[in-house]
Amino acid sequence: MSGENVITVKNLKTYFYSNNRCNKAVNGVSFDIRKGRTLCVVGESGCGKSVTASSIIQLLPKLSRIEEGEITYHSEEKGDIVLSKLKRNSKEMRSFRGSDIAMIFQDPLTALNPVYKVGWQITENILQHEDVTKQEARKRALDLLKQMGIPEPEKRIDQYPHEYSGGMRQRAMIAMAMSCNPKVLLADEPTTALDVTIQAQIFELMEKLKTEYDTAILLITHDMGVVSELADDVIVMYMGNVIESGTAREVLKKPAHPYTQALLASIPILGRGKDQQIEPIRGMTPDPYNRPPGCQFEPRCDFACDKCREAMPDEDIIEGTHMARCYRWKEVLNK
Ligand SMILES: Nc1ncnc2c1ncn2[C@@H]1O[C@H](COP(=O)(O)OP(=O)(O)OP(=O)(O)O)[C@@H](O)[C@H]1O
Repeated sequence: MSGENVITVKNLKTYFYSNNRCNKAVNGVSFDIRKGRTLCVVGESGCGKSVTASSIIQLLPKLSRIEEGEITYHSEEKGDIVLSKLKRNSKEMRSFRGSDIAMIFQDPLTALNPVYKVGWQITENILQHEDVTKQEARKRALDLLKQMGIPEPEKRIDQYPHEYSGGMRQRAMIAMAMSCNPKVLLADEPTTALDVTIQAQIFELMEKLKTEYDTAILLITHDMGVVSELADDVIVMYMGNVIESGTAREVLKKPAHPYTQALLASIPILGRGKDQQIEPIRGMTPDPYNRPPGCQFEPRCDFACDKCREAMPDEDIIEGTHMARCYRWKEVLNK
């Protein structure tokens, strides 16, 4: 049924270590990804969106590790699997990657190997995870390339990634991600480098996956226009924390955290016309190695008071599933 949790993330902490210093890139994050819904993750550059998504399938850079917390995959066939307990390169972890849980990246060459033909890579992915013949897998690869709108798929299937244009490579990567009908699709800024027409086609495909196959989608994006169009649920991240979350309607219509309000005011939204007022968020994100002791947004916040300088606020429920971590959310809402 749509809406059931497919992934539960509880108190996830993923840290980077270098030169005897520790960057708490993800610092106690909790959220659910639900069947047949798109969860959008938003926040300024460096707030921990990518590291959060990569932690789910442990495609993490070498210097980082999951320090604490639990990531559980609720599979209908396999039961509950605590992904965060699996070793990052274990056979079990690899069996989930690319089949049950797929990830698409900003840079398609992260997922496509330049030395193998595109069709071969998609076919291999299918063969690795499913009990089908080579011919069946190749036929599916061809169908996927067609579905993605790749021109001359019969010819393209036997070409190398460098023979594709940037937009085509992106589609090929998405074809690969979708080749095993994943239950969860993690999409990290999947269309940033593409022109708007192709962007729209890719989002349409993601919508189709969600409605036809009940796929649970996590989408990282900077584009609030995309959020307002595609998101069912939203989490807003700041300095490795989720500072506001809820359904898209709750968060976008009634932002309760000063940071969310500032973020929404700082980004032009397509379709809102030329008259919209855009105000950059004042100040800079703090140095991750020299964090403020209390609320991480306090140095930039117009609502900051003494309490905010002492401790990070706990999660407060505003209404329904709407949550914010701000001592003064009532005043923020009434601003
Ligand atoms: N490979 C890496 N080595 C060291 N630190 C890293 C690495 N990748 C990310 N970080 C650090 O982890 C923190 C979170 O980064 P992350 O990439 O998740 O942010 P983000 O919100 O996805 O940003 P963007 O929108 O720019 O992609 C940042 O402080 C960043 O500097």
